[in-house]
Amino acid sequence: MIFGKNPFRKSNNAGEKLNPQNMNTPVSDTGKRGRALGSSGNFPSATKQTSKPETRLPTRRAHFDENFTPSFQVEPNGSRKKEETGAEYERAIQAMIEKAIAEESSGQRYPLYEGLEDYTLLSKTGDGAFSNVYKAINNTTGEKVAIKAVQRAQPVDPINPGRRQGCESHNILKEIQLMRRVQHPNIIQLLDFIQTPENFFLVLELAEGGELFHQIVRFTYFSEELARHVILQTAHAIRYLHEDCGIVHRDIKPENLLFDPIDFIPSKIRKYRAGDDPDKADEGEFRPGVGGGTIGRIRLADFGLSKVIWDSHTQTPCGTMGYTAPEIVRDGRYSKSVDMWALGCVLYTVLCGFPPFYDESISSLTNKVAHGQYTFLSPWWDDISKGAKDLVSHLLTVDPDSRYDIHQLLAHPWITQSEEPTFPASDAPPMKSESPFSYDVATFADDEIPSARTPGVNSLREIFNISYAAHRMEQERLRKRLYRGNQGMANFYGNMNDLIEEEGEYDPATSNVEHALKRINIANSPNSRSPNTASPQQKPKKQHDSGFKGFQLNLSNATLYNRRHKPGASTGDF
Ligand SMILES: Nc1ncnc2c1ncn2[C@@H]1O[C@H](COP(=O)(O)OP(=O)(O)OP(=O)(O)O)[C@@H](O)[C@H]1O
Repeated sequence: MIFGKNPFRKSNNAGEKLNPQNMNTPVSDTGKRGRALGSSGNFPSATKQTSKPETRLPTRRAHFDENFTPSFQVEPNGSRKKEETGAEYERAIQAMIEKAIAEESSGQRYPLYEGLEDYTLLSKTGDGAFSNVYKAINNTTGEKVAIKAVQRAQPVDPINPGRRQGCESHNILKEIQLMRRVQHPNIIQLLDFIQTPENFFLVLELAEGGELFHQIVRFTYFSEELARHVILQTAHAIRYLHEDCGIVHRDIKPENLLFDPIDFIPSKIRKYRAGDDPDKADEGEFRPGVGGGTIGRIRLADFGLSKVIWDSHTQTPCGTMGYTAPEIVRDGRYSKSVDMWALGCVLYTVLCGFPPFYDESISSLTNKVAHGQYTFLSPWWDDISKGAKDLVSHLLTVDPDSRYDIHQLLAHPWITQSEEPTFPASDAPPMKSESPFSYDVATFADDEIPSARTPGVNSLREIFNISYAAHRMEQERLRKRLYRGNQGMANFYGNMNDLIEEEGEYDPATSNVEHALKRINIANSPNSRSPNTASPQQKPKKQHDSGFKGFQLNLSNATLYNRRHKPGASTGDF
């Protein structure tokens, strides 16, 4: 990892320098240049005041020479060896930057953020509620990175206090605190952190392939080999987080699984499954140890909802000073089991191309998640191996105590590819299930599509968000019930980690449901229809009444559902 001229920097509004080890404590001017993050998770103790530049775009671009061939070695990540200095180095970097800009054909110019003078933004790779993620290149080293630009919460406007926009510092600082603890080949590494009065910038390792989510949409589902490749690497990342770092991720889903791309090799022999669309895209040849479907190394991202459950240095629950009540141990286990559940949802989804839980009513969806009501829907699950189904069932087990932990997952015969027999979980659904989707689909009018994303992808994102969040809420309810009345626990979370939310305080994990609902214009109002009240024969309706607050999801264009829907197929009329 290269820091070059970009040590870990912070400046506050008054130009005060802050200690990166403790985000709130100013440090002396003597803390200077950075070093790469070690496994201890220590950041370089450097500070640099972000001053307003006169010129934002690097003027060095004018030196670009197409025919220039650098005479020194290129590192595997595309960056230059740091020891190389001088004019040749400068020219080579500029050539790389120009090439990178030329390769991003959008031609769009991106905001020239104060504080990001060391980088050139190349393209936008994602956006969140208060953040934009850009692909960028380091102007000094030529290293390609991802930069998450997060809008800071601005001071409350006394005239309009409700209109406060932006992310609260403690949320983003918590994410950074967690990310700096981790270093694993299957986890996106935080390279640098910059803050200005308006924004926080997280400089991250770039996963050039983007989201796994798009590959599911592209290929409809993955072969078992590719599904195993994805799940195994994700499981390694989770094992590291759970066992070595004492961190639970709490937001494992296909859009937070990024990947490094590999070459596509067309299939020599196409294999089709029952229920396949004849024009299903070819996933290509799978190469063991390398990958398939352009998916190479998996990289887990987004620690915005993560939590520390125990201190990795003392090997004890965080901040409890030797106080290890069974509830605490249980809490850690429950928290980890949330990740295992999510992994089960991802495995189910990559194997068949649609998520395990769905209902048009939020309360029914929550109910289905809480009771683990999912099915191996025919014909789409008919050709999937018993081992894969059995493993899914052990991950989507309702009782967290019985649910597989990460070690059980890693030892399962479907994962290890051993010949041992496998067994379903005690609450597994029957092997063949038909027509579980008895909901009515209401559609948006074309001009009501609530996002610039394609509606299919958008709808599916929301289904994931809602069903994962519903599960977390359920777990959170359980946890609170467990601790209620226990005086000793009142300060547990405060002690555990000063950046972890207090009991009863705003919990981004649970409020995610609300956020997801807002984004797709869903309200959990008494008017919401449930499958019991909706007639399966009803035709999809357009909702023109602006006052309507029912659950509206446009699934008519949902790519996966469309592709998986075979008119006249034996079952599954959804
Ligand atoms: N390191 C990276 N390399 C490539 N793309 C990335 C990287 N990090 C994030 N992205 C892209 O940006 C998107 C949003 O990133 P991230 O999930 O971290 O932001 P967020 O604001 O927390 O989003 P959300 O509101 O969806 O939780 C990702 O889904 C991905 O498409």
